[in-house]
Amino acid sequence: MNKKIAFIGAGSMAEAIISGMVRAEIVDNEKIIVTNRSNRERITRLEQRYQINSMMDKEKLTTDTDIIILATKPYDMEQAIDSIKAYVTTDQLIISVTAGISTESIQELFGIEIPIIRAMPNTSASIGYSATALAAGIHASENHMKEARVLFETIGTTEIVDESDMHIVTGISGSGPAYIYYLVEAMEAAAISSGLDRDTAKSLIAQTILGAGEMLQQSEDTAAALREKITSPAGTTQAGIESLKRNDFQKIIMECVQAARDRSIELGNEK
Ligand SMILES: NC(=O)C1=CN([C@@H]2O[C@H](COP(=O)(O)OP(=O)(O)OC[C@H]3O[C@@H](n4cnc5c(N)ncnc54)[C@H](OP(=O)(O)O)[C@@H]3O)[C@@H](O)[C@H]2O)C=CC1
Ligand SMILES: O=C(O)[C@@H]1CCC=N1
Repeated sequence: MNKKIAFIGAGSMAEAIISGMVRAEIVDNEKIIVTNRSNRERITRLEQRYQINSMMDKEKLTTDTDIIILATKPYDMEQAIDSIKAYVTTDQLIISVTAGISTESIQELFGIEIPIIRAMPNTSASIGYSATALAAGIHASENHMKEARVLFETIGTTEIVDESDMHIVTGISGSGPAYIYYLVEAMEAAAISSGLDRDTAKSLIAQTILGAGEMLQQSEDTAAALREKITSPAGTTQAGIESLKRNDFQKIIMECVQAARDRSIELGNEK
């Protein structure tokens, strides 16, 4: 892809995407440029680590750039857009990974009818395993979406969704890795309290999650059918699952995802 790509925001999500793109060699490294609000040490570190470019001069950064990726926190979006909007034109493509903020709000902040795509990746992007959802704003064409897909496929899989579904997507796959890590913390604690050493527990749990994920991807079976295949009558799994049911596991997880979705809606209203 012969495109110049600028990242506005140089935090953990920007780095996860940059490292995936650099590894996939999708564009020449020097065509990836990163900026932030004030932390020069951080952008210099990214520049050295990935052999990309960094600069604080927003005019120079934005002019001639094909794709601008907004990767700030939601409450910093307005200031970030203010700092570049004088140099942005409608033949550029804006991609926002910021949770909650709609393409309509982003367009209002730019004040021009510009192509905007929202992307919701997750931090597994840094090893090429993101599950990224993409949603088109009203001025984004099919070609823009194709371009976004090519970019985000360098960091994992992509799904196209309606923008109205971005809140629930954020609750599932944007925040999702954190729920899995929290589950792992609990499983590790249980293993350690029964005398297993931490490294062995971590290794067994990580491979178990990886294997279960691959099974979900590769098997025709539903999650419920896969679970049932493990659950021998009166066996260990049944004992474990019954404990989860007694403790309202499904309700807890549904509330967790809904809370994240609702927070995404709030973030959009707070901007
Ligand atoms: N982390 C995750 O798992 C995911 C995050 N996201 C979304 O990605 C976005 C970024 O998250 P994350 O990377 O974790 O956040 P971080 O806090 O790690 O990074 C935010 C970055 O934004 C920069 N920034 C703030 N204000 C401005 C500004 N006015 N102009 C330019 N840059 C600015 C900060 O610069 P400085 O340090 O100089 O202030 C910093 O580099 C969030 O909106 C989040 O919703 C989406 C999917 C997953
Ligand atoms: O916690 C957050 O707000 C961001 C969005 C998805 C993952 N992290």
